[in-house]
Amino acid sequence: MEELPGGRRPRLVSTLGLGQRSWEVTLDAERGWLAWRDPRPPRRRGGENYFVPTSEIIAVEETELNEKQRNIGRWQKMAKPHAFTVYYVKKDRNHRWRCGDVTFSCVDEYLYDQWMQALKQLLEMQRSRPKHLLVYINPYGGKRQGKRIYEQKVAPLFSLASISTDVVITEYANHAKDNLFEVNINKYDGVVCVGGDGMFSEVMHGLIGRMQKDSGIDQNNPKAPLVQCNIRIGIIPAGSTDCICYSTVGISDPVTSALHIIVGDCQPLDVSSVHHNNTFLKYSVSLLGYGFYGDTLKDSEKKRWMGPMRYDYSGLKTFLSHHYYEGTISFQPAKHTLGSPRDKDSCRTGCYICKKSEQQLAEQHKERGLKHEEDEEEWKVIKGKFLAINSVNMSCSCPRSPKGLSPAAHLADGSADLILVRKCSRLDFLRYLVRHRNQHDQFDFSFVDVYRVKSFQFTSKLSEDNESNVTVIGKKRFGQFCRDHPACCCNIANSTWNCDGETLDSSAIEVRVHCQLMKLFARGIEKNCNDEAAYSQSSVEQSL
Ligand SMILES: Nc1ncnc2c1ncn2[C@@H]1O[C@H](COP(=O)(O)OP(=O)(O)OP(=O)(O)O)[C@@H](O)[C@H]1O
Ligand SMILES: CCCCCCCCCCCCC/C=C/[C@@H](O)[C@H](CO)NC(=O)CCCCC
Ligand SMILES: [Ca+2]
Repeated sequence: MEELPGGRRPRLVSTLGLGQRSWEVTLDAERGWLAWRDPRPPRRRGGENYFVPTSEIIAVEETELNEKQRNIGRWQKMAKPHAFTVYYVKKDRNHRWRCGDVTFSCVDEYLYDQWMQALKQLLEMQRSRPKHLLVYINPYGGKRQGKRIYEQKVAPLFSLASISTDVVITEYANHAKDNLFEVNINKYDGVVCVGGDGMFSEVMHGLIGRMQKDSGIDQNNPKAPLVQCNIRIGIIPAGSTDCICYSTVGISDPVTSALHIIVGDCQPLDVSSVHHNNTFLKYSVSLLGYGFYGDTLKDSEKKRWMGPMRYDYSGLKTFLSHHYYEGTISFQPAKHTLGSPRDKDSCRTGCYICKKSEQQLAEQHKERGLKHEEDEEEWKVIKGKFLAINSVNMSCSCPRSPKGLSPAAHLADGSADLILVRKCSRLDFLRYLVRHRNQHDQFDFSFVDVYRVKSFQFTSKLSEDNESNVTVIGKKRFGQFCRDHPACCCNIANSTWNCDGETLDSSAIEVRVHCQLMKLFARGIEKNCNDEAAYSQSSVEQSL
C-alpha cells in the first residue's frame, strides 16, 4: 500500500462476499484496523460488526473456494470468484487467544489484488515481528508433552505467519544454556523455550550470560552494571508451574503464547542477580524462596517422576514438618517506585508504574554516575525466625495461585517484594497459604511483613555462628535438629533457596534487582472491562 502525501496511509472500503452475503469491509491503515460489517439493518438480522487491529492480523492467504462455497448464494451465476483469508487474533475469555479466520471473496480480480497487496504490505510494516526464531524444547518438562505441544499447536502457527525456525530438542539439563554461548545469535529475532520455569531460566542464563561475556562484564562482581539483553524470549508453557508465562500473559496456554510471539509483543522484565561472597550464583525473575518454598522444591526434586503433582506432595510434607529458620535479612527499600506491595491495583499492559520507575532509576544512575557516587541508601536489618522468606520480582501468579505470592508486584519496576513469614502456629501458616488461592489479603497477618526492595542480603544464624566460630550445637552428633527439643520444629540446619525452581548451593546470598534487564514476547496482563483495579495514569496521579 503506497503512502499518501504527508505519510498518510489509505483506506480501502469495499463490498466483499463473506459466506452467503455481501459485507462492507474496511481496511484503515492510518488508524490500524480491519473491520467488516453486515450492511443489512439489525431487524433483518444484519448490523453485525467485527473489528481487528492490524497489529493483530497473523497472516493473509489466497484461498481456493470449494465447490459448495462457490455454489452458494449469488456466486453461482457469476464468474469464478477470487477469495482470500485473513487470519487474526481472536480474544477469548481469561486472556486466552485463538487464531480466528475470515474468508472474503469478490469477482473483480483487480479488487482482489488491491486487497491482497494492501494486507501484505501492512503485515510487512509490522517491524517488531520476528522472522527467524531459535527454539529449544525440553522433552522432559512438566507432563513430558513439550515436543507434542510444539509440533501440534505452535509450529503450524509459526509457519502460517511465515516464521522460520531452528529447533533444538534438548538432550540434557543445561544443553540450551551452553548452546546459547556458541550459536550465532545475531541470526535470530528471538529465542523460544518450550518447557517450564526451569527451562526459561536456562535460556535466560544463556542469553544474559552471553551478553555480559560479549561486553566484557564480570558477572561475579555483584555491583557490575549489567548489559541489557535485547533479544526477546518467548515461553511456550509446557512445565509444572509455568509461573513466568502465567504472570506475564495471564494464562498458561501454548496457543496464546505462540500468538504473542507472532505479533511481536514486547514486555520488559526485572531480573535479580544472586551472589555469594563475590561469586555469581544465579539470576531470578520469579521466586527466590527460603524455608517453605526452598524445602518444598528440594523434596520435590527426588519425586520428578510424579510430574507436576510432586509439588503438591512435597508442599504438604513440608507444611506438616513446619520447620522454621533463624537468620538476618538486610535490605534497601525501593524508594524510586510509586507503588507499594499493599496496593489494590495490579501491574497491567503498558503499566504506568513500571514506566515511571524505569525513568526514575535512569535519572538516579545518571546523577550518581556524574558524581561517581556509590549507592549508599539506607539498609534496614531484621533478625528473626522465619517459616518462609520469599522475594518475588513479579506477582508469581500461576494456576496453583491465580493472584500469586504478591498480587501487586510489578513486572518491570526495578523492585522485588520481600515477604517475611515469621514463626507462627501451623494453623496460622495454613491460613496464610490458603490466602494464596482466595481473594483475601495475604499480607494482613501479624506474622507476615512485606517490603518493596531493590536489593537484599540474607545470612542464616547457622552461618553467622560458624563465622563467629561458635560451635554448632550437637550438629554432628544429633543430626540436624535442635538437641534440646527433639520434638520441636526449630531446625538448626539451613534451608535451601528456591531460585525460579532451581536450588541454590549457598544459604547466605546477596540479591540485587536489575530493572528491565531482559525482554519477553508478551505484553503483560491485559486489562479486562471488569478489571477495575488496573493502573491507569489518572489513578496514580490521584494517589500522589
Ligand atoms: N533433555 C533434558 N534432560 C534433562 N533435563 C533437562 C533437559 N532439558 C532441560 N532440562 C532441565 O529440566 C529442568 C526442568 O524443566 P522445566 O522447567 O521445563 O519443567 P518443570 O520443572 O516440570 O516445570 P516448572 O519449572 O514450571 O516447575 C530445567 O531446569 C532444565 O534445565
Ligand atoms: C491449602 C492450600 C494451600 C495451597 C498453597 C499453594 C501455594 C502455591 C503457590 C505457588 C507459587 C509459585 C511460585 C513460583 C515458583 C516457581 O518459580 C517454581 C518453579 O516453577 N515453582 C515452584 O517452586 C513450585 C512451588 C509449589 C509449591 C506448592
Ligand atoms: Ca518488579
